[in-house]
Amino acid sequence: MNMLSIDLQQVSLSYPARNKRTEVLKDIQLRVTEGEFISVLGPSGCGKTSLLRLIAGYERPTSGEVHIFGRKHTEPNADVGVVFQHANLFPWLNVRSNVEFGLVMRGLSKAERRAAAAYHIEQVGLTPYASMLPYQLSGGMKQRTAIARSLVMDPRLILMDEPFAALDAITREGLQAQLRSIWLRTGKTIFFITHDVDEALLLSSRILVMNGSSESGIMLDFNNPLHSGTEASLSQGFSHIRKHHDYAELRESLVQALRVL
Ligand SMILES: Nc1ncnc2c1ncn2[C@@H]1O[C@H](COP(=O)(O)OP(=O)(O)OP(=O)(O)O)[C@@H](O)[C@H]1O
Repeated sequence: MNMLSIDLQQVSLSYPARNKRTEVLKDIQLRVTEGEFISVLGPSGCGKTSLLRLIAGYERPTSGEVHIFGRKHTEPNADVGVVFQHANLFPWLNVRSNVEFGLVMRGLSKAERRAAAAYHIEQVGLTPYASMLPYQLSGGMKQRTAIARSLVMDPRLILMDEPFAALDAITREGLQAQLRSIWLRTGKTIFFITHDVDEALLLSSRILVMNGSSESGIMLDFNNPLHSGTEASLSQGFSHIRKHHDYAELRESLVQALRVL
C-alpha cells in the first residue's frame, strides 16, 4: 500500500480577530496518498491557502493533528516544497543561482549544485535563459524558475498556491503540460490550489471542493474520472481530456457547486 503523504486528523484552525477568534477550518479530515495530484477548489476566503499553510508547517492547527509522511508535522521541512502565485525570486541572482540557492544552504559542492540546477532548469525548458536575471524574464519564465527551484530540493510533496493564476492562457497551458509531465515522471505528490475548474480537471487525479466560511470544511472529494495517469497519455496533450464525453458535464457540475457556495 502506498504511504500517506498528508494525513489531517480533525484539523481546525482559527485566527485571532478583535475580541474573538474566526474559525477558518473546522474538523478537516484528509488523507492524501503518495503520488496523488490533488487540486483544491473553493470560493475566495474559504481557507484554501490556510490549509496549504498548515500542511507546509507555516501554521499550527488550533486543534487536531497534521501528519506528513507519517510524522507529526510542526515545522517547514525539506520533504515539502512550496510554489506560490508569484515566484518571489531573489532579484540579484540569475536563474541558475536562484535554483541553486537552496542547495548552497544544504552544503552541496559547487559541481553538485551546478549539475542538479542544470538538470532541473532543463526540465522546465529554461536552459537558454539560465544566466538571465529575474527582471529580464517573462511571468511564465519566473514561474518556471520557481518550479525548478522547488524541484531541485527533491521534495516528496509539492504545495502549489495558484501558481499559474497570473499567466496568460497560452503560457499557462504550456506550464500545465510541463507540470503534468513532471508529476507523471517523478511520482511526487502535488497539492494544488486553483480557482480554475478546467485546470483542476486537466491536471489532477483527485479534486477537493471546499465550502464557504460558514461551513469551514470539505464539500466534495472525488477521484477525477478523466485522469488516465499514464505517461503514454502525455503525448496526447490535454485535448483528449477536453474531448472526453464526460468533460462538459463534470465541468458544469463543478461550476454549479462553486456557484452555490
Ligand atoms: N493571518 C491571518 N490572520 C487573520 N485572518 C486570516 C489570516 N490569514 C487568512 N485569514 C482569513 O482566513 C480566511 C481564509 O483565508 P485563506 O487565504 O485561507 O482563503 P483562500 O480560500 O485561500 O482565499 P483566496 O481564494 O481568496 O486566496 C479569510 O477570511 C481570511 O481573511
